[in-house]
Amino acid sequence: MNWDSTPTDTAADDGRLVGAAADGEDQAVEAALRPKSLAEFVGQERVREQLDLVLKAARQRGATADHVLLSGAPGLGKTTLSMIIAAEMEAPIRITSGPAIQHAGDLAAILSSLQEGEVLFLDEIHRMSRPAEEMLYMAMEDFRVDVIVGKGPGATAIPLELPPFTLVGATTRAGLLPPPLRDRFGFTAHMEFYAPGELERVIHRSAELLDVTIDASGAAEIAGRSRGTPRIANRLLRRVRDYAQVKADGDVNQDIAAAALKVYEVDGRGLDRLDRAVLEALLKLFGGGPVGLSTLSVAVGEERETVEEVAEPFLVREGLLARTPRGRVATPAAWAHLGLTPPSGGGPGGTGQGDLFGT
Ligand SMILES: Nc1ncnc2c1ncn2[C@@H]1O[C@H](COP(=O)(O)OP(=O)(O)OP(=O)(O)O)[C@@H](O)[C@H]1O
Repeated sequence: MNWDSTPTDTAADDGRLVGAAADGEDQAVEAALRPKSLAEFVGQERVREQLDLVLKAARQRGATADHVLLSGAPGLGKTTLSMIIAAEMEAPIRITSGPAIQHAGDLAAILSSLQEGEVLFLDEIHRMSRPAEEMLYMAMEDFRVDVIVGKGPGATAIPLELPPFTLVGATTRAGLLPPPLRDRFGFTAHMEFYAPGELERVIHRSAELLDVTIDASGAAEIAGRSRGTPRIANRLLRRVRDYAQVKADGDVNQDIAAAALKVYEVDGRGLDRLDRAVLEALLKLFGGGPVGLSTLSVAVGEERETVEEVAEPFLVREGLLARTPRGRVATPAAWAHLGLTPPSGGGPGGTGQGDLFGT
């Protein structure tokens, strides 16, 4: 395997225990926890079945597999799947990311050094520069690039033949990809958040690899707080393991997992301190809203972007908060989750407090 650069994430939630982006410790441990084959890859049944067909058919034909686009939130297994594709095709893999390719020349250098059948994993493909993207169109379709030599009127294009390769592109936002790029992928897979039962299987598998004894109730407790994301499940497992080792006999059960995650302020639904601060402000200070984002951010003492990009997406996904044209509104589930009673006759819009600073 060949890493051209470390894949980066745009997520601003680095350093959070429930953040979906990989931190330094994750990167060190993840290699050991990654499933190595499609059979070992937990969940995503449809994607697995479809990809299995694509790869088997290519192998039977003795051909290089079609280009694959993987879309989905961070931490759902896109990098892992790209490595599995290479392993199943018995091909080497080269890993790079969109932000690392700012010039067409950067891409030309990578493409021209690929071996026949090699898998090129391009993480955050939506963040590649435009000229590099245009070079990629031709490379994907014709296995050829035009390298421009010189500048201005004297510039000449030198065609360069490439060996057939498989591009695996990963993006958190398939909608941001220009259609000509999207259309050049032979197979597109959208990765969904994992169901609790699937995360339990991920946790049991990782616990075995980490030599941690965990029972079904302990795995279920961690799974319920992992926000549908294997990376978070693995990270919480490691923190629970620390707690079990220091405070008990090292084995993990429901009580140990719950006590450990209480220390780390990750609640039963996977909300952390920031998520809860936002909800509490919305409920306790603004009667459940609607309230503007700026007002809410001032109330919790955080930047607008932090509330909007780090806390809100999960709260919205969980059905705890709604973004409306009049401002942020708590749902009945939010009141229930914090054990609070909505103001009588209130509900959304109870206080009618608007946003002093605009939304
Ligand atoms: N289906 C799965 N079964 C078991 N483990 C998984 C699965 N999906 C992901 N994981 C584990 O979760 C961690 C994160 O996965 P991975 O790095 O592939 O996510 P990603 O989608 O590429 O994230 P990013 O977008 O941040 O690059 C890895 O340790 C991996 O082993």
